Amino acid sequence: MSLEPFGARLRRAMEDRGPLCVGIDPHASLLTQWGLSDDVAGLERFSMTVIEALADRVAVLKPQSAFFERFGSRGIAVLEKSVGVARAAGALVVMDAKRGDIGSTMAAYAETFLHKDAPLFSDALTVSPYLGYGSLKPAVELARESGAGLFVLALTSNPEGGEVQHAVRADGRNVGATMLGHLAAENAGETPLGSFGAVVGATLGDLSSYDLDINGPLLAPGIGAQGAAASDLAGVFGAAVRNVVPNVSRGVLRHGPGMIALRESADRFAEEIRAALASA
Ligand SMILES: O=c1ccn([C@@H]2O[C@H](COP(=O)(O)O)[C@@H](O)[C@H]2O)c(=O)[nH]1
Repeated sequence: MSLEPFGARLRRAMEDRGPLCVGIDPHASLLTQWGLSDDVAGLERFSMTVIEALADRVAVLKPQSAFFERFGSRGIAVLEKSVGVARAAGALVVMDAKRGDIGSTMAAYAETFLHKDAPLFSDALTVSPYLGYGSLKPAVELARESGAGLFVLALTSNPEGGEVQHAVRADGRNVGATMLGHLAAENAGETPLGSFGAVVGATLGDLSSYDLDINGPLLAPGIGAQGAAASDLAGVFGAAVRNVVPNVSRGVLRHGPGMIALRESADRFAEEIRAALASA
C-alpha cells in the first residue's frame, strides 16, 4: 500500500511542528568538534544523536548522503539505519542525494530512494534537473506511486549556481524559472500541497521576479552557516513563504554533542522562523 502523498504529509507536519528542516551533515570537522572519531563509529554516534534529539520535534530531517557515502558501504549502512530510525520517530526524511542522470539510470536512482520497499526509502529525495527536466520522469512517476516527493534544484543557495540557473533560454525565461514552471505543472490541482518541491536558497535576496507559486514546498537551505537568517525569509519568498521549508544544518549541529543544546538551538531557529512567518 502506498503512503498518503508527501505534500499532504508535509503540510500536516509543518502545521503540527513548524516548517523547520534540520540537516544531518556529519562534516569531519563536526565529528572532531563533538569529540568523535572521523570513522564509521563516529558517524553513527553523530547521526543517532541528532535523530534522538530532534526527530520528535522538527518536521523534517535531511541527511546529506555525501557525508555517509564518504565511508563506503558501512557509511551507507549508517545512512539506512538513520532513515529508518528517524522515520519511526516521527520525522519526515528528505534524502539529500541530488541525483540526476539519463532517464534509464534515473529509474534506478528512483528505485533506490523512492520505491516503498527499498532499504533507503525516504519521504522525499533531492534531484538535479540539469540533464533536462524530462530525465526526472521515472522519479516523478515512482514518487507518485509510492506517496513520496521530490525536491528539484531550481535556484540553489550557492553563488556559483547562477551561471546555470540564470541562463536565459530562447523563450526568454531563465533556467531556474523553467524548473519552477515544470513543478507548478506537476502540482496542479493537488491539495493541500503538491509533492514536487523546488530547492530555492534562502541566500538569494529578492526573488520577486520569479513565480514561486508552484503549489508545492520550497526547500530553502542557506540559513545559518551560509549567512541567511530566518528574518530574511519573507523578503526572499514573498507570499510563497507559507510553503517554505527552511533548512539549517551546521547552524544547529555546531551546538552538539549535547542533546539539550541541540534541541535548544533547533527551538531557537523554529521560533525565529515562526516569528518571521507571523509578520510576513
Ligand atoms: O542549494 C542548495 C542545495 C542543498 N544544500 C544543502 O543543504 C545543506 C546546508 O547546510 P548548512 O550547513 O546549513 O549550510 C547542505 O547539506 C547542502 O548540501 C545547500 O546548501 N544549498
